Amino acid sequence: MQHEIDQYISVILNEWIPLRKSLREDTVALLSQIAECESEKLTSKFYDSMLKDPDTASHLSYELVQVQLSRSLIKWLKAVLCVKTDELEPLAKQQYHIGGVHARIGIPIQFVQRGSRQIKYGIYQYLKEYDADRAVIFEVKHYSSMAIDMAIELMSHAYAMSHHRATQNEESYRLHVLMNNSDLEQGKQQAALSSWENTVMYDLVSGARNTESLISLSSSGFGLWFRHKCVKNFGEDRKVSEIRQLIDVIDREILGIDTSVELEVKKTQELLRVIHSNCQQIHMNLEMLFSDASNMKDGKDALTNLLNKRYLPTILKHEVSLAIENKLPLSVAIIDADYFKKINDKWGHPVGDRALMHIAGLLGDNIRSSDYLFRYGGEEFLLILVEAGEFDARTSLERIRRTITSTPFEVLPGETIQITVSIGYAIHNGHPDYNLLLKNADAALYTAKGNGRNRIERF
Ligand SMILES: Nc1nc2c(ncn2[C@@H]2O[C@H](COP(=O)(O)OP(=O)(O)OP(=O)(O)O)[C@@H](O)[C@H]2O)c(=O)[nH]1
Repeated sequence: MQHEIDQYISVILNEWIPLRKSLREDTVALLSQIAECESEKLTSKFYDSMLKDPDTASHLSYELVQVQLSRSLIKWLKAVLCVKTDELEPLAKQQYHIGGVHARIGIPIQFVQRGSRQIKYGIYQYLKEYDADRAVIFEVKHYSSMAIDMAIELMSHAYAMSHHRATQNEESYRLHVLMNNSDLEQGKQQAALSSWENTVMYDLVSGARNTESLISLSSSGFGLWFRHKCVKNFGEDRKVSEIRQLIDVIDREILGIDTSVELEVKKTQELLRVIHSNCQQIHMNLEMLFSDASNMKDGKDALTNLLNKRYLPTILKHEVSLAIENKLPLSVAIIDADYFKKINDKWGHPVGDRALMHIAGLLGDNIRSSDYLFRYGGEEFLLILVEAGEFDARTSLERIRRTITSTPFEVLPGETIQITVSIGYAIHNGHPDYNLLLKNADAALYTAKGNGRNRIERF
């Protein structure tokens, strides 16, 4: 994905950099004059056109547009019109961030394009009245249109990719479900991999290692399954690309064998070691892929039975929209176990797992049935408190914190320890981007940890 982004950016920069370099000084001066004096007016034109559409308007309350988004747009316009050549690359990268935000907020890219047309029209109007060299006026018109278009083209790419990712997720999930028995599939593929490994090992040890008998892993049954089904089923996951690299490493070793000479014992041993350890890695990645997919399938975390992150964006986006439309409060809290590593280190991972189940159980007992509880990360939980403002959120979270602290956890029969949690929470401030709530709750959690743990902090 990053590679695709970099490539797209370089295509745009190949156009933008020479264009920017070719500008005469008077053009640059006039562009910055427009940016300085007209940005606010142009920004209003942009939002006026966006707010005319009821779909978009429902996401952008008037106050919010005034306070936050207009400010960002003014900054954006100034940056696009006045960017220096050496600032172009970071500016291009920033468009990806903006496009991602638009996708999350649900502002269709065509509305942004419509708004940008208004900005360009506003610039032409300004220039109509402006008394300057015709060549400079032409250059300003041309450059400002091109620069705005290129920035929006990058944003559109980010927007499209974000949608593509969501669709791909759905697709890989659908294919996974179609794979009617994933346990059987996993067993079959692990057996195929083991069988290939055993055959190659035997051939190497027994000396029957002519090129005909040593087939590469990528052309084995497992290799075929990996290329045609695994990649399609699981998508371009990190574990999938690791498997691809491991297959390449193994195949380079196999194809590098000179079959015309007898292999030394030491060399054979080294080969066996490389093949075995890489196959073990592939087995581990396969196990994780299948287990992640089956956990993701029903949206539940296997250990705690809470929701996993799969549906978090969908649910949070929905709750943020409800809060905006109905002017309701909404809070999000991140609850993180304190010094959890020490529990694992002292009592072992299985006890750590039980401790997580213990916390999850207490959390579940202390929330309203309308709230959403997620396993957010290893020892982190996320709580969406619907229709809860400061007072309700603080009361619920304080109850949760106290309950966890005062309920001993049995590490061994008859031996208990106290578990504490730190909590950071944020209250929805009207911003349509749900990611902001997550970021703010996370920042508050960071403060809670820094202030000594076993405490609650609000962003
Ligand atoms: N048993 C178990 N441990 C987990 C799981 N997921 C994450 N962990 C562990 O949680 C621990 C988190 O450690 P840190 O991030 O250092 O945080 P901490 O020790 O809780 O310290 P603070 O958060 O700073 O209070 C690591 O040791 C992880 O291995 C899990 O599913 N089971």
